[in-house]
Amino acid sequence: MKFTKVQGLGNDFVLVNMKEVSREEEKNLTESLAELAIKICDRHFGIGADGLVLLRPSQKADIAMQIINSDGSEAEMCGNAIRCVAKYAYERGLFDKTTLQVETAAGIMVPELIIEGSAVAAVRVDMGVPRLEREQIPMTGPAGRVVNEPLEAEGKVYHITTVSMGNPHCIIFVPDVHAVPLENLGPVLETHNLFPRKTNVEFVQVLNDHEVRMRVWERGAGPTLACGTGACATAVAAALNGLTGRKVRVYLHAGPLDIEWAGDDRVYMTGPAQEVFTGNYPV
Ligand SMILES: N[C@H](CCC[C@H](N)C(=O)O)C(=O)O
Repeated sequence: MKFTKVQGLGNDFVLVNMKEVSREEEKNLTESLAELAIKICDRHFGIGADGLVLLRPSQKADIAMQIINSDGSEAEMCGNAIRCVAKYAYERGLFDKTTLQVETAAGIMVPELIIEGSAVAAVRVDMGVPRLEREQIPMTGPAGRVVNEPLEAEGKVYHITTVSMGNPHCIIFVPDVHAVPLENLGPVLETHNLFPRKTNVEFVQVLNDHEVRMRVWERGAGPTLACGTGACATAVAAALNGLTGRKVRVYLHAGPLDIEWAGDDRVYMTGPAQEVFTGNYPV
């Protein structure tokens, strides 16, 4: 089965265009999507990635994107992956346009390729409107938004702000992101009973009114180097808490994502996308 390894700021994915999977290969794909993703994403026994991204034909958009985390769970949306999908589609001439409609489980997202010369310099994605009501995250508890609310975990109280970009995010502002015990606090919050569909967890250090630094523990993938939907949720949360304006540069391990929560209430994310290699995975 042909695949393309891609990454956005080090958040890496195995991309499979289902149109390129032969009937014979499809027949041999006997395991579930979850099992396939776990095998393919394994960094010792498989290709190695934070997730598996499947491209399929769409009735509603130019193409459909399905995201399976490395633990086999399906996610509604993935910001770093959609930038890579847009670049992949453009470079293979799948569409003769630089703005695509991509169907996802979080709705139709619109990546626009920023071309410099003949190369894709970056991708700007309309990530839609953030969902802020508790039941939209989803979270249990009384109706309303969750902004700077106390939450007890591991004997300590954290102040959380929750935002959905189609997938759930729990954002905690801290004085120093590098001092956060990500490996033990991440999974505790990811699986906290307040979140019936679990949650991504972002720790954020505010640098000034337009720059923040973020580390992430992803739902279904653990510590990743970057999270696009997480960066969008972080910018919204920072603005909601009055810590930044609505244009925020979110610094991640390998570089920044530029996020704007625009006047139309939609969130726009701009960042890089890279193809690493192509290959054939035996099925
Ligand atoms: N683990 C996430 C999906 C991938 C999101 C992230 N990699 C991004 O770039 O947005 C979830 O289960 O919601």
